[in-house]
Amino acid sequence: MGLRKNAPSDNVMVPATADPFESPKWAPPIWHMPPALVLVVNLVRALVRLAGFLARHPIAVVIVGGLGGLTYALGWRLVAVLAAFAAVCLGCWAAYWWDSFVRLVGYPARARWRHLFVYRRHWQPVMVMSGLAFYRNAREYLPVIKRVAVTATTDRVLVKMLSGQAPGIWRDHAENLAHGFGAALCRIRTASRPGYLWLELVRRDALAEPLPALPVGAEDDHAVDLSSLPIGRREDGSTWRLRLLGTHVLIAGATGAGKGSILWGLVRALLPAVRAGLVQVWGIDPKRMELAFGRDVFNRYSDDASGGMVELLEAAVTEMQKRAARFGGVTRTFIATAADPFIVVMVDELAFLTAYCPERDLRKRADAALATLTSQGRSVGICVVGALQDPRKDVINIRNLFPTRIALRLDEAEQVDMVLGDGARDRSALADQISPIPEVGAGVGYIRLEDSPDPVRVRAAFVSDTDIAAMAGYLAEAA
Ligand SMILES: Nc1ncnc2c1ncn2[C@@H]1O[C@H](COP(=O)(O)OP(=O)(O)OP(=O)(O)O)[C@@H](O)[C@H]1O
Repeated sequence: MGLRKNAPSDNVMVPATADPFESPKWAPPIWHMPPALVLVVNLVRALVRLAGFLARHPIAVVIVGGLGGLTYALGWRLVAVLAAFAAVCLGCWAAYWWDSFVRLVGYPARARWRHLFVYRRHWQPVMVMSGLAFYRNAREYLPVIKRVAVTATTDRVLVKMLSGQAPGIWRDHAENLAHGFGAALCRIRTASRPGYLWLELVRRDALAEPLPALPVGAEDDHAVDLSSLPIGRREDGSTWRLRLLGTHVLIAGATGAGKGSILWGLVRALLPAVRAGLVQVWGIDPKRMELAFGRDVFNRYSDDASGGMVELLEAAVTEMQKRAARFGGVTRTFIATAADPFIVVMVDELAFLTAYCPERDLRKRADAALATLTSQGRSVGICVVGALQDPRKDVINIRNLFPTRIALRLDEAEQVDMVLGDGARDRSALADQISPIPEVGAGVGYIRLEDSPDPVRVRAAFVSDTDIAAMAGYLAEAA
Protein backbone atom coordinates (compact mmCIF):
# COMPACT_ATOMS: atom_id res chain seq x y z
CA MET A 1 0.00 0.00 0.00
CA GLY A 2 1.42 3.42 -0.97
CA LEU A 3 2.14 6.16 1.51
CA ARG A 4 -0.81 8.42 0.60
CA LYS A 5 -3.36 5.99 -0.57
CA ASN A 6 -5.60 6.46 2.53
CA ALA A 7 -6.27 9.45 4.68
CA PRO A 8 -5.35 8.94 8.37
CA SER A 9 -8.97 8.61 9.49
CA ASP A 10 -9.91 6.08 6.81
CA ASN A 11 -10.39 2.51 7.90
CA VAL A 12 -9.77 -0.41 5.60
CA MET A 13 -11.40 -3.79 5.63
CA VAL A 14 -9.22 -6.53 7.09
CA PRO A 15 -9.95 -10.04 5.90
CA ALA A 16 -9.73 -11.68 9.31
CA THR A 17 -11.14 -15.17 9.11
CA ALA A 18 -12.25 -17.55 6.45
CA ASP A 19 -15.76 -17.67 7.94
CA PRO A 20 -18.09 -16.32 5.18
CA PHE A 21 -20.86 -15.51 7.70
CA GLU A 22 -18.76 -13.38 10.02
CA SER A 23 -19.26 -9.61 9.69
CA PRO A 24 -16.28 -7.77 8.12
CA LYS A 25 -13.69 -6.25 10.49
CA TRP A 26 -12.37 -2.72 9.99
CA ALA A 27 -9.00 -1.41 11.05
CA PRO A 28 -6.71 1.57 10.28
CA PRO A 29 -4.57 1.19 7.18
CA ILE A 30 -0.98 -0.01 7.53
CA TRP A 31 1.48 2.60 6.29
CA HIS A 32 4.82 1.37 5.07
CA MET A 33 7.49 3.91 5.96
CA PRO A 34 10.77 4.15 4.07
CA PRO A 35 13.47 2.61 6.36
CA ALA A 36 15.61 5.79 6.20
CA LEU A 37 12.73 7.86 7.58
CA VAL A 38 12.22 5.36 10.44
CA LEU A 39 15.94 5.61 11.25
CA VAL A 40 15.89 9.43 11.31
CA VAL A 41 12.76 9.56 13.49
CA ASN A 42 14.25 7.09 16.00
CA LEU A 43 17.55 8.99 16.06
CA VAL A 44 15.78 12.29 16.80
CA ARG A 45 13.72 10.57 19.52
CA ALA A 46 16.86 9.13 21.16
CA LEU A 47 18.55 12.57 21.11
CA VAL A 48 15.51 14.24 22.70
CA ARG A 49 15.44 11.55 25.42
CA LEU A 50 19.16 11.97 26.07
CA ALA A 51 18.77 15.77 26.36
CA GLY A 52 15.86 15.24 28.80
CA PHE A 53 17.92 12.78 30.86
CA LEU A 54 20.89 15.19 31.05
CA ALA A 55 18.59 18.06 32.07
CA ARG A 56 16.98 15.92 34.79
CA HIS A 57 20.28 14.78 36.31
CA PRO A 58 22.50 17.88 36.36
CA ILE A 59 24.61 16.73 39.35
CA ALA A 60 25.46 13.36 37.81
CA VAL A 61 26.23 15.10 34.49
CA VAL A 62 28.57 17.60 36.18
CA ILE A 63 30.38 14.83 38.14
CA VAL A 64 30.83 12.48 35.18
CA GLY A 65 31.62 15.35 32.78
CA GLY A 66 34.05 16.93 35.27
CA LEU A 67 35.85 13.62 35.90
CA GLY A 68 36.07 12.97 32.16
CA GLY A 69 37.40 16.49 31.51
CA LEU A 70 39.97 16.21 34.34
CA THR A 71 41.14 12.79 33.16
CA TYR A 72 41.61 14.23 29.68
CA ALA A 73 43.44 17.32 30.95
CA LEU A 74 45.53 15.88 33.83
CA GLY A 75 45.79 12.16 33.17
CA TRP A 76 44.08 9.34 35.11
CA ARG A 77 46.67 9.07 37.91
CA LEU A 78 46.00 12.57 39.26
CA VAL A 79 42.24 12.02 39.00
CA ALA A 80 42.59 8.72 40.92
CA VAL A 81 44.46 10.60 43.67
CA LEU A 82 41.69 13.25 43.81
CA ALA A 83 39.01 10.52 44.00
CA ALA A 84 40.90 8.76 46.82
CA PHE A 85 41.19 12.10 48.67
CA ALA A 86 37.43 12.65 48.33
CA ALA A 87 36.79 9.11 49.63
CA VAL A 88 39.03 9.73 52.68
CA CYS A 89 37.17 13.02 53.40
CA LEU A 90 33.83 11.19 53.27
CA GLY A 91 35.24 8.45 55.51
CA CYS A 92 36.36 11.02 58.12
CA TRP A 93 32.98 12.76 57.96
CA ALA A 94 31.25 9.41 58.56
CA ALA A 95 33.62 8.49 61.41
CA TYR A 96 33.31 11.76 63.33
CA TRP A 97 29.87 13.15 62.43
CA TRP A 98 27.87 9.99 61.68
CA ASP A 99 24.42 11.59 62.18
CA SER A 100 25.00 14.44 59.74
CA PHE A 101 26.73 12.07 57.30
CA VAL A 102 23.72 9.76 57.32
CA ARG A 103 21.30 12.69 56.97
CA LEU A 104 23.12 14.54 54.22
CA VAL A 105 24.82 11.73 52.28
CA GLY A 106 23.52 8.31 53.37
CA TYR A 107 19.78 8.90 53.21
CA PRO A 108 19.79 10.92 49.95
CA ALA A 109 21.99 8.29 48.25
CA ARG A 110 19.77 5.50 49.49
CA ALA A 111 16.66 7.41 48.40
CA ARG A 112 18.11 7.77 44.89
CA TRP A 113 18.98 4.10 44.78
CA ARG A 114 15.54 2.97 45.92
CA HIS A 115 13.88 5.45 43.56
CA LEU A 116 15.66 3.93 40.57
CA PHE A 117 15.91 0.25 41.47
CA VAL A 118 12.77 -0.35 43.52
CA TYR A 119 10.07 2.19 42.79
CA ARG A 120 10.69 3.20 39.18
CA ARG A 121 11.57 -0.36 38.22
CA HIS A 122 8.44 -1.95 39.70
CA TRP A 123 6.11 1.04 39.30
CA GLN A 124 4.36 0.09 36.07
CA PRO A 125 3.56 -3.56 36.93
CA VAL A 126 2.51 -2.70 40.49
CA MET A 127 0.23 0.13 39.31
CA VAL A 128 -1.33 -2.09 36.65
CA MET A 129 -1.82 -5.13 38.88
CA SER A 130 -3.23 -3.11 41.78
CA GLY A 131 -5.71 -1.37 39.48
CA LEU A 132 -4.35 2.17 39.88
CA ALA A 133 -3.41 2.58 36.20
CA PHE A 134 -5.94 3.61 33.57
CA TYR A 135 -6.40 2.56 29.92
CA ARG A 136 -8.02 4.47 27.13
CA ASN A 137 -7.73 4.02 23.37
CA ALA A 138 -5.00 1.42 23.90
CA ARG A 139 -2.94 3.93 25.87
CA GLU A 140 -1.77 3.36 29.43
CA TYR A 141 -1.91 6.22 31.94
CA LEU A 142 0.17 5.84 35.14
CA PRO A 143 0.44 7.96 38.31
CA VAL A 144 3.87 9.63 38.50
CA ILE A 145 6.59 9.31 41.17
CA LYS A 146 7.69 12.84 42.10
CA ARG A 147 10.12 12.25 44.94
CA VAL A 148 11.47 9.52 47.21
CA ALA A 149 12.77 10.12 50.75
CA VAL A 150 14.02 7.47 53.15
CA THR A 151 14.64 7.12 56.88
CA ALA A 152 16.21 4.19 58.71
CA THR A 153 12.99 2.18 58.57
CA THR A 154 10.57 3.88 56.19
CA ASP A 155 10.44 5.07 52.58
CA ARG A 156 8.18 7.97 51.61
CA VAL A 157 7.18 8.27 47.97
CA LEU A 158 5.48 11.45 46.74
CA VAL A 159 3.03 10.56 43.98
CA LYS A 160 1.08 12.69 41.53
CA MET A 161 -2.21 10.86 41.14
CA LEU A 162 -4.04 10.53 37.86
CA SER A 163 -6.57 13.34 37.34
CA GLY A 164 -9.76 12.44 39.16
CA GLN A 165 -8.16 9.96 41.55
CA ALA A 166 -8.45 10.53 45.32
CA PRO A 167 -6.46 9.07 48.25
CA GLY A 168 -9.42 6.81 49.17
CA ILE A 169 -8.90 4.54 46.17
CA TRP A 170 -5.19 4.24 47.03
CA ARG A 171 -6.07 3.30 50.62
CA ASP A 172 -8.17 0.44 49.25
CA HIS A 173 -5.06 -0.88 47.47
CA ALA A 174 -2.50 -0.22 50.21
CA GLU A 175 -1.94 -3.95 50.77
CA ASN A 176 -1.21 -4.53 47.06
CA LEU A 177 1.33 -1.69 47.15
CA ALA A 178 3.06 -3.08 50.24
CA HIS A 179 3.45 -6.51 48.64
CA GLY A 180 4.37 -5.01 45.27
CA PHE A 181 7.25 -2.95 46.67
CA GLY A 182 8.38 -5.52 49.24
CA ALA A 183 7.37 -3.45 52.29
CA ALA A 184 5.91 -4.73 55.56
CA LEU A 185 3.18 -2.08 55.46
CA CYS A 186 2.02 0.74 53.20
CA ARG A 187 0.13 3.78 54.49
CA ILE A 188 -1.42 6.52 52.41
CA ARG A 189 -0.70 10.02 53.71
CA THR A 190 -2.23 13.21 52.42
CA ALA A 191 0.18 15.68 50.83
CA SER A 192 -0.01 19.45 51.12
CA ARG A 193 -1.00 19.87 47.43
CA PRO A 194 -4.25 18.61 45.93
CA GLY A 195 -3.72 15.80 43.44
CA TYR A 196 -0.66 14.48 45.33
CA LEU A 197 -0.19 11.93 48.11
CA TRP A 198 2.60 10.28 50.05
CA LEU A 199 3.04 6.53 50.13
CA GLU A 200 4.63 5.60 53.44
CA LEU A 201 6.23 2.19 53.00
CA VAL A 202 7.49 0.66 56.24
CA ARG A 203 10.47 -1.61 55.49
CA ARG A 204 11.24 -2.60 59.07
CA ASP A 205 9.29 -2.11 62.29
CA ALA A 206 11.27 0.36 64.40
CA LEU A 207 9.04 -0.41 67.37
CA ALA A 208 9.38 -4.21 67.38
CA GLU A 209 11.64 -4.29 70.44
CA PRO A 210 10.70 -2.91 73.89
CA LEU A 211 12.48 0.36 74.72
CA PRO A 212 14.24 0.82 78.04
CA ALA A 213 13.13 3.74 80.23
CA LEU A 214 14.57 7.08 79.12
CA PRO A 215 17.17 8.58 81.45
CA VAL A 216 15.83 10.99 84.07
CA GLY A 217 16.65 14.62 83.37
CA ALA A 218 18.70 13.78 80.29
CA GLU A 219 17.64 17.03 78.72
CA ASP A 220 18.98 19.51 81.30
CA ASP A 221 17.64 19.31 84.82
CA HIS A 222 16.04 22.71 84.97
CA ALA A 223 14.45 22.78 81.57
CA VAL A 224 11.60 20.26 81.69
CA ASP A 225 9.48 21.36 78.78
CA LEU A 226 5.86 20.72 79.71
CA SER A 227 4.82 20.97 76.10
CA SER A 228 7.20 18.26 74.91
CA LEU A 229 7.93 15.49 77.42
CA PRO A 230 9.96 12.58 75.99
CA ILE A 231 8.25 9.27 76.73
CA GLY A 232 9.10 6.89 73.88
CA ARG A 233 9.78 6.55 70.19
CA ARG A 234 7.84 7.32 67.05
CA GLU A 235 7.81 4.95 64.12
CA ASP A 236 10.19 7.13 62.11
CA GLY A 237 12.80 6.66 64.85
CA SER A 238 12.39 10.13 66.39
CA THR A 239 11.54 10.69 70.05
CA TRP A 240 7.87 10.58 70.96
CA ARG A 241 7.11 13.70 72.96
CA LEU A 242 3.84 14.40 74.67
CA ARG A 243 2.43 17.79 75.60
CA LEU A 244 0.82 18.26 79.01
CA LEU A 245 0.72 22.06 79.19
CA GLY A 246 -2.66 23.34 78.01
CA THR A 247 -4.19 19.94 77.37
CA HIS A 248 -5.57 16.80 79.03
CA VAL A 249 -4.55 13.29 78.01
CA LEU A 250 -6.72 10.19 77.66
CA ILE A 251 -4.96 6.83 77.30
CA ALA A 252 -7.23 4.03 76.09
CA GLY A 253 -6.07 0.43 75.94
CA ALA A 254 -7.30 -3.06 76.73
CA THR A 255 -5.96 -4.81 79.77
CA GLY A 256 -2.21 -5.39 79.43
CA ALA A 257 -1.89 -2.84 76.60
CA GLY A 258 0.78 -0.90 78.50
CA LYS A 259 -1.13 2.11 79.83
CA GLY A 260 1.11 2.03 82.90
CA SER A 261 4.24 2.66 80.83
CA ILE A 262 2.78 5.96 79.55
CA LEU A 263 1.67 7.06 83.02
CA TRP A 264 5.06 6.25 84.52
CA GLY A 265 6.89 7.62 81.49
CA LEU A 266 5.21 10.96 82.07
CA VAL A 267 6.05 10.96 85.79
CA ARG A 268 9.65 10.10 84.87
CA ALA A 269 9.90 12.93 82.35
CA LEU A 270 8.46 15.36 84.92
CA LEU A 271 10.73 14.23 87.75
CA PRO A 272 13.37 17.03 87.65
CA ALA A 273 10.58 19.62 87.71
CA VAL A 274 8.83 17.76 90.55
CA ARG A 275 12.09 17.82 92.47
CA ALA A 276 12.42 21.54 91.80
CA GLY A 277 8.87 22.11 93.13
CA LEU A 278 7.55 23.43 89.82
CA VAL A 279 5.29 20.43 89.15
CA GLN A 280 3.10 18.32 91.40
CA VAL A 281 1.76 14.89 90.43
CA TRP A 282 -1.39 13.69 92.18
CA GLY A 283 -2.15 9.98 91.78
CA ILE A 284 -5.53 8.25 91.91
CA ASP A 285 -5.43 4.46 91.61
CA PRO A 286 -8.81 2.72 91.97
CA LYS A 287 -7.29 -0.67 91.09
CA ARG A 288 -4.50 -0.25 93.69
CA MET A 289 -2.10 -1.98 91.33
CA GLU A 290 -0.47 0.48 88.97
CA LEU A 291 0.31 3.73 90.77
CA ALA A 292 0.22 2.20 94.24
CA PHE A 293 3.62 0.64 93.64
CA GLY A 294 5.32 4.04 93.42
CA ARG A 295 3.05 6.08 95.67
CA ASP A 296 6.06 7.85 97.24
CA VAL A 297 6.63 9.63 93.95
CA PHE A 298 3.27 11.41 94.12
CA ASN A 299 2.72 14.68 95.93
CA ARG A 300 -0.78 13.52 96.80
CA TYR A 301 -2.19 10.05 96.37
CA SER A 302 -5.46 8.18 96.99
CA ASP A 303 -6.86 4.74 96.32
CA ASP A 304 -9.69 5.07 98.82
CA ALA A 305 -12.88 3.91 97.09
CA SER A 306 -15.08 5.17 99.92
CA GLY A 307 -14.64 8.81 98.93
CA GLY A 308 -10.92 9.64 99.18
CA MET A 309 -10.35 9.53 95.41
CA VAL A 310 -13.30 11.80 94.69
CA GLU A 311 -12.14 14.17 97.43
CA LEU A 312 -8.74 14.40 95.75
CA LEU A 313 -10.43 15.32 92.47
CA GLU A 314 -12.53 17.92 94.29
CA ALA A 315 -9.38 19.32 95.94
CA ALA A 316 -7.99 19.85 92.43
CA VAL A 317 -11.22 21.63 91.47
CA THR A 318 -10.94 23.91 94.52
CA GLU A 319 -7.32 24.73 93.64
CA MET A 320 -8.39 25.42 90.08
CA GLN A 321 -11.11 27.81 91.19
CA LYS A 322 -8.73 29.68 93.51
CA ARG A 323 -6.26 30.13 90.69
CA ALA A 324 -8.97 31.20 88.25
CA ALA A 325 -10.07 33.89 90.74
CA ARG A 326 -6.49 35.15 91.13
CA PHE A 327 -5.38 34.94 87.48
CA GLY A 328 -8.64 36.17 85.94
CA GLY A 329 -8.04 39.42 84.06
CA VAL A 330 -4.32 39.38 85.00
CA THR A 331 -2.76 36.74 82.77
CA ARG A 332 -3.90 34.24 80.19
CA THR A 333 -0.68 32.24 79.96
CA PHE A 334 0.19 29.88 82.79
CA ILE A 335 3.80 29.77 83.94
CA ALA A 336 4.68 27.17 86.60
CA THR A 337 6.26 28.59 89.76
CA ALA A 338 6.96 27.17 93.22
CA ALA A 339 3.91 29.09 94.51
CA ASP A 340 1.68 27.87 91.67
CA PRO A 341 3.09 24.57 90.46
CA PHE A 342 1.73 22.79 87.41
CA ILE A 343 -0.56 20.05 88.74
CA VAL A 344 -0.97 16.73 86.92
CA VAL A 345 -3.91 14.68 88.17
CA MET A 346 -3.23 11.09 87.12
CA VAL A 347 -6.09 8.59 87.23
CA ASP A 348 -5.33 4.97 86.43
CA GLU A 349 -8.87 3.76 85.65
CA LEU A 350 -11.25 6.61 84.88
CA ALA A 351 -14.22 4.32 84.32
CA PHE A 352 -14.08 3.13 87.92
CA LEU A 353 -14.86 6.67 89.07
CA THR A 354 -17.40 7.47 86.37
CA ALA A 355 -19.15 4.14 85.72
CA TYR A 356 -18.17 1.16 87.85
CA CYS A 357 -18.13 2.76 91.32
CA PRO A 358 -21.07 1.17 93.19
CA GLU A 359 -22.09 4.41 94.96
CA ARG A 360 -24.18 6.62 92.72
CA ASP A 361 -23.45 9.77 94.68
CA LEU A 362 -19.66 9.27 94.38
CA ARG A 363 -20.02 8.57 90.64
CA LYS A 364 -21.92 11.82 90.17
CA ARG A 365 -19.37 13.82 92.16
CA ALA A 366 -16.48 12.25 90.23
CA ASP A 367 -18.19 12.97 86.91
CA ALA A 368 -18.79 16.60 87.88
CA ALA A 369 -15.23 17.11 89.15
CA LEU A 370 -13.66 15.55 86.05
CA ALA A 371 -15.89 17.56 83.72
CA THR A 372 -14.99 20.79 85.57
CA LEU A 373 -11.26 20.04 85.57
CA THR A 374 -11.11 19.04 81.92
CA SER A 375 -13.17 21.97 80.72
CA GLN A 376 -11.56 24.73 82.81
CA GLY A 377 -8.26 23.45 84.21
CA ARG A 378 -6.03 23.95 81.18
CA SER A 379 -5.43 27.68 81.42
CA VAL A 380 -4.61 27.62 85.16
CA GLY A 381 -2.02 24.86 85.00
CA ILE A 382 -4.07 21.79 85.92
CA CYS A 383 -3.91 18.78 83.66
CA VAL A 384 -5.79 15.49 83.89
CA VAL A 385 -4.13 12.33 82.55
CA GLY A 386 -6.57 9.45 82.59
CA ALA A 387 -6.25 5.80 81.60
CA LEU A 388 -9.21 3.79 80.42
CA GLN A 389 -9.78 0.19 79.34
CA ASP A 390 -13.08 0.59 77.55
CA PRO A 391 -13.69 3.76 75.53
CA ARG A 392 -17.39 3.17 74.82
CA LYS A 393 -19.66 6.16 75.28
CA ASP A 394 -21.73 4.66 78.07
CA VAL A 395 -18.57 4.11 80.09
CA ILE A 396 -17.20 7.60 79.80
CA ASN A 397 -19.09 10.53 78.39
CA ILE A 398 -16.44 13.20 78.89
CA ARG A 399 -14.13 11.63 76.27
CA ASN A 400 -14.27 14.69 74.06
CA LEU A 401 -13.03 16.95 76.85
CA PHE A 402 -9.59 15.32 76.51
CA PRO A 403 -7.89 17.09 73.57
CA THR A 404 -4.98 14.59 73.46
CA ARG A 405 -5.95 10.96 73.05
CA ILE A 406 -3.80 7.86 72.71
CA ALA A 407 -5.09 4.52 71.42
CA LEU A 408 -3.07 1.54 72.63
CA ARG A 409 -4.19 -2.00 71.80
CA LEU A 410 -7.99 -2.05 71.65
CA ASP A 411 -10.38 -5.01 71.52
CA GLU A 412 -12.58 -3.86 68.65
CA ALA A 413 -12.05 -1.92 65.43
CA GLU A 414 -14.92 0.51 66.22
CA GLN A 415 -13.16 1.63 69.40
CA VAL A 416 -10.32 3.18 67.38
CA ASP A 417 -12.49 5.99 66.00
CA MET A 418 -14.10 6.45 69.44
CA VAL A 419 -10.68 7.29 70.84
CA LEU A 420 -8.86 9.05 67.99
CA GLY A 421 -11.84 10.59 66.20
CA ASP A 422 -13.77 9.75 63.05
CA GLY A 423 -11.85 8.25 60.17
CA ALA A 424 -8.72 7.45 62.22
CA ARG A 425 -8.89 3.74 61.51
CA ASP A 426 -9.38 4.34 57.79
CA ARG A 427 -6.22 6.41 57.99
CA SER A 428 -4.29 3.33 59.18
CA ALA A 429 -4.62 3.58 62.96
CA LEU A 430 -4.95 -0.20 63.35
CA ALA A 431 -4.97 -0.23 67.16
CA ASP A 432 -7.20 -3.32 67.18
CA GLN A 433 -4.46 -5.27 65.37
CA ILE A 434 -1.63 -4.55 67.83
CA SER A 435 -0.18 -7.79 69.18
CA PRO A 436 -1.36 -8.90 72.65
CA ILE A 437 2.13 -10.37 73.28
CA PRO A 438 3.69 -7.89 75.75
CA GLU A 439 7.21 -7.95 74.20
CA VAL A 440 5.78 -7.12 70.77
CA GLY A 441 2.74 -4.93 71.41
CA ALA A 442 2.71 -3.53 74.96
CA GLY A 443 3.14 0.24 74.94
CA VAL A 444 2.54 0.40 71.16
CA GLY A 445 -0.22 2.75 70.08
CA TYR A 446 -1.43 5.48 67.78
CA ILE A 447 -1.67 9.22 68.33
CA ARG A 448 -2.84 12.15 66.28
CA LEU A 449 -0.43 15.06 66.08
CA GLU A 450 -1.60 18.65 66.10
CA ASP A 451 -0.38 19.38 62.58
CA SER A 452 -1.73 16.37 60.70
CA PRO A 453 -4.92 14.31 60.48
CA ASP A 454 -2.87 11.15 59.88
CA PRO A 455 -2.31 9.02 63.02
CA VAL A 456 1.29 8.20 63.95
CA ARG A 457 2.42 4.87 65.43
CA VAL A 458 4.43 5.15 68.65
CA ARG A 459 5.83 3.02 71.46
CA ALA A 460 6.22 4.09 75.07
CA ALA A 461 9.48 3.26 76.81
CA PHE A 462 9.02 0.60 79.48
CA VAL A 463 9.42 1.89 83.04
CA SER A 464 10.16 -1.19 85.15
CA ASP A 465 9.60 -1.62 88.90
CA THR A 466 13.32 -1.03 89.45
CA ASP A 467 13.10 2.25 87.52
CA ILE A 468 10.13 3.34 89.65
CA ALA A 469 12.03 2.53 92.84
CA ALA A 470 14.99 4.56 91.52
CA MET A 471 12.63 7.47 90.76
CA ALA A 472 11.43 7.48 94.38
CA GLY A 473 15.10 7.49 95.45
CA TYR A 474 15.83 10.44 93.14
CA LEU A 475 13.11 12.50 94.82
CA ALA A 476 14.09 11.36 98.30
CA GLU A 477 17.68 12.62 97.67
CA ALA A 478 16.35 16.15 97.31
CA ALA A 479 14.15 16.01 100.42
N1 LIG B 1 6.16 0.03 76.95
C1 LIG B 1 6.28 -1.28 77.15
N2 LIG B 1 7.19 -1.99 76.48
C2 LIG B 1 7.29 -3.31 76.68
N3 LIG B 1 6.54 -4.03 77.54
C3 LIG B 1 5.63 -3.36 78.26
C4 LIG B 1 5.44 -1.96 78.09
N4 LIG B 1 4.45 -1.56 78.92
C5 LIG B 1 4.05 -2.67 79.57
N5 LIG B 1 4.74 -3.75 79.17
C6 LIG B 1 4.53 -5.14 79.61
O1 LIG B 1 3.14 -5.43 79.50
C7 LIG B 1 2.59 -5.82 80.75
C8 LIG B 1 1.24 -5.12 80.98
O2 LIG B 1 1.47 -3.74 81.11
P1 LIG B 1 0.54 -2.79 82.02
O3 LIG B 1 0.20 -3.46 83.29
O4 LIG B 1 1.19 -1.45 82.06
O5 LIG B 1 -0.73 -2.73 81.14
P2 LIG B 1 -2.05 -1.92 81.46
O6 LIG B 1 -2.56 -1.39 80.18
O7 LIG B 1 -1.81 -0.93 82.57
O8 LIG B 1 -2.99 -3.10 81.95
P3 LIG B 1 -4.20 -3.02 83.02
O9 LIG B 1 -5.26 -2.18 82.43
O10 LIG B 1 -4.61 -4.45 83.18
O11 LIG B 1 -3.60 -2.42 84.28
C9 LIG B 1 3.62 -5.42 81.81
O12 LIG B 1 3.72 -6.36 82.79
C10 LIG B 1 4.92 -5.34 81.06
O13 LIG B 1 5.62 -6.57 81.15
